[in-house]
Amino acid sequence: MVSTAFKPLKVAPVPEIAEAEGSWRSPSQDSMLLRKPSRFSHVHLTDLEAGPSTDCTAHFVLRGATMKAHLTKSGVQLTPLETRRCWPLSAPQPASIPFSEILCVATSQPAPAWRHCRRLWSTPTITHRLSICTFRRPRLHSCNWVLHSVELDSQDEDLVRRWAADINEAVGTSSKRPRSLLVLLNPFGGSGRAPTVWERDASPLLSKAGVLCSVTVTTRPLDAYKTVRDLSLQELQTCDGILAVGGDGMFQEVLNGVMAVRSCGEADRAAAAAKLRLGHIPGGSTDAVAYSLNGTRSAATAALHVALGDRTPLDVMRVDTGDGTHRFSVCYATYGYMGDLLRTSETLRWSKWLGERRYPLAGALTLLRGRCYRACVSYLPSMHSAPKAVECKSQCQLCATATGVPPADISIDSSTPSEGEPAWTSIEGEFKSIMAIVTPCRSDMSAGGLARTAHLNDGRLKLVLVKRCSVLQYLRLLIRIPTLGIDAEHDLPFITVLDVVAVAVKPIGAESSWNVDGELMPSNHLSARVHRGAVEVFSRGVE
Ligand SMILES: Nc1ncnc2c1ncn2[C@@H]1O[C@H](COP(=O)(O)OP(=O)(O)OP(=O)(O)O)[C@@H](O)[C@H]1O
Repeated sequence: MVSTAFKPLKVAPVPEIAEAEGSWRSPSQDSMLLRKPSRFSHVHLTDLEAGPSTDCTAHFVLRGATMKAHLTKSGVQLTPLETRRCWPLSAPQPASIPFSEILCVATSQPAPAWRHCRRLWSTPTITHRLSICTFRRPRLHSCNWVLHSVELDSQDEDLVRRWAADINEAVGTSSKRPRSLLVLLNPFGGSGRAPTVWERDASPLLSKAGVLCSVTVTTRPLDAYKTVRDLSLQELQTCDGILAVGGDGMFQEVLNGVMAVRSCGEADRAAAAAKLRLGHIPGGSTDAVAYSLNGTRSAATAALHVALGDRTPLDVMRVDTGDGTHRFSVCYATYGYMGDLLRTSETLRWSKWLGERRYPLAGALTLLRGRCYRACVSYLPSMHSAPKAVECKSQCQLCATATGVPPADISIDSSTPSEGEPAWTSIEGEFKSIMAIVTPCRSDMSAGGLARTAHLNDGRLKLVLVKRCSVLQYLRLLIRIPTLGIDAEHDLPFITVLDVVAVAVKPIGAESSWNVDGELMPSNHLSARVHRGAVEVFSRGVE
């Protein structure tokens, strides 16, 4: 079973983003860039990358105001030449549009309404428009990107064409953008809303960016898993990534399919699968994966991350159960309360009229039952705990510098601790709940996440042990989850939160059930281990 084909992931930072963010220059720097003769055409990316930007400055009209536009090596800078207010619109502000945030550019010939009036006394001038398709970050919820077009007008058709070609070339030569994707769509995801979400919010954006999508609609459970697992070498080599459209269940199926290829023993297929990036277009009833990756459940934002070619490594937890099977997860594995809740809600499934209401009902019944389970919990502590409770954000320093965790190139099938790792520690006792959480697990119920200080790529699991407590005490904990999460510093003595890399749980006596990403496990003897940055996803983390 040990995979020899598993290739270490090259966890590349995103230099273009860093460059883009710091790309705004002061006016003095701009004037230095203007020293060369005005010759902005034929700007090749090689020129742009080689030190100072080529001199490419032009004047355009944006919403009635004249703007000086400058093409630098990392994007387009716009500086208003006049500050007059063009009522009812506010005056355009200086702006910098990095190439890494440009979806595409297009040219057109708009027909402004005023042209008809002008015709009364003069021949109308034809305006040519350069539309730069990018996105805006709304002030109140900056993760929730909104598609936005910056429209620059000029009467010089040639100028508009050349700028469009130059920007397209700079954008198109970015190797990180996907060209072709395999899309797996669950037609029943989110009570049937997944197909609409795909057609309305995601697919148009990807076609705008010129990404070829081959869509497969699943017909039954595990269809997505099998489709990915059975991809041929040629199919794996010709696609740049796989998108799951639906809920978390769909993403986990795609993830498990990719992992199955990576440990199939065929070196070429495994190597091709290790290069694939995964994406989640949220269209399910819970979309914790997309929410944790992008900080929003917006499918358009998720599609923008895909189209722009964002990438971030993501920790994956391998869960081995006592019956010899295993699965991979990027969310959580829980035993006790959440296992009982899921089992109860499954038994309530027969009553169709309850629908989604069966979850809160099952939650209330499980809480009132107040059961605790004896178990022996063994864990392998992380060598260094996180310095303090910090949330995982875009370009997270903690993820970049995480130490004392297994490196990304460990075999995905290895579950024995490596040399130099700390020793296993065991605790035996009665637990109300045991949880191993990989990523923050954000959702509508808890926007900050179930585990707020869990990270996308720090190689650690949050092990939460809730010891025997009263129903009221447990209720107090449940009430805190939406606002504080489960791993906040707290005054609840019955909760212990540990940073670990592996955990094994052996039930003693009466048993609950393991709930891994909303699915019941066939065996209650379970071990889990995190694999740091084992897959790459289309995301740049929560901004
Ligand atoms: N065509 C299909 N018919 C029935 N089940 C499917 C189909 N395609 C996928 N599934 C299964 O449905 C499960 C749930 O799907 P998904 O996560 O996309 O939606 P969801 O609305 O979030 O679901 P839920 O909240 O009920 O888990 C997946 O784990 C998958 O196995």
